Amino acid sequence: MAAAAGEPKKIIIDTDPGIDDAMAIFVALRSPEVEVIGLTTIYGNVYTTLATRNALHLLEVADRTDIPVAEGSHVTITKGTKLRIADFVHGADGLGNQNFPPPEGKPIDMSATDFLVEQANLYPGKVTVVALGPLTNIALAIQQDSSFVKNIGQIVLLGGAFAVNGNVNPAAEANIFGDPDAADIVFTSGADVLAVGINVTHQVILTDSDRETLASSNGKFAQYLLKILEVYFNYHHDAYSTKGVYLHDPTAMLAAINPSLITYVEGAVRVQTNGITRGLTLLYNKQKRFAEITEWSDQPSVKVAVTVDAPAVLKLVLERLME
Ligand SMILES: O=c1[nH]cnc2c1ncn2[C@@H]1O[C@H](CO)[C@@H](O)[C@H]1O
Repeated sequence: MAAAAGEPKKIIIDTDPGIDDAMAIFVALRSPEVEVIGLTTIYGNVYTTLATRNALHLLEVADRTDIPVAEGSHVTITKGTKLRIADFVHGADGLGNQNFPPPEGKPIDMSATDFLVEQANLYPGKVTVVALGPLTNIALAIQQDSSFVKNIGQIVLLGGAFAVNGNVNPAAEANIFGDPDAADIVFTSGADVLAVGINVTHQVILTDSDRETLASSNGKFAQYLLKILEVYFNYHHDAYSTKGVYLHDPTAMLAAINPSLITYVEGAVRVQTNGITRGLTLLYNKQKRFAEITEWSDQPSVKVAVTVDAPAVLKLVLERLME
């Protein structure tokens, strides 16, 4: 991939690290096309406090403690405290049960939402948020500042299961299930949104043999990731019949870095916020003019990824992590 012409794209990574989050963060730090201007944290794979700790730790591993970390919400947008935490996917510590020492750094004295709003105002149209967890912080930013939607460049989110089964249950993907009300706010906000769902990320698999390729690198990122990937592989071996692990977050990250790796369709997305299909994402492709007014009528269009160049994504992930 050619380096982007001109200035690198500024990105803020909203993250719940998380093993695939760690991979995505490292890929971003190794990508000359983007400049990571901050990490904001959220619950999902772990609780928010641990997400903050892990974000600080990962930046220390990468020698990038110059990048600020802003702690995000501890509750859903409806103030829900009954969170669904995927520790069975990532380990109790979120990073493969490796007992890493606590980070030395601290988060900045500003909430994730305030940081998102501040940076969008500082660089209007220039900041991309790559959202790798539930969308609470982003929805709060939309509610807090009426110009956020206009000022934020793009929101690339890993979330949704478009016309396929979810991974929490047949209806819902984990990030949307984590805060469906927040997701519906983001999808209907009018912001430039690109959703990369598991209909796409389930095509991008790091196999056992790719893991051996990674092991052949002495690079610090490759060696670090090999340790934490063990738990992620074990979970996939148990939960799926696929021989390898899904690269959810790295795929969304690379879609933000190089949009030509995916194709998308446009339409209105609504999120089911209650009942047995809570967390379901439903795209209206605007092909039919319905006789009735629907909950999708007059909603702004968003982009929903439908295909991915999986070999190219995998190659980039390996290249950048093995350098
Ligand atoms: O089975 C699962 N339940 C909950 N979370 C999962 C599962 N599989 C993967 N993820 C996590 O949720 C995001 C993608 O939906 C990714 O962050 C992934 O690590």
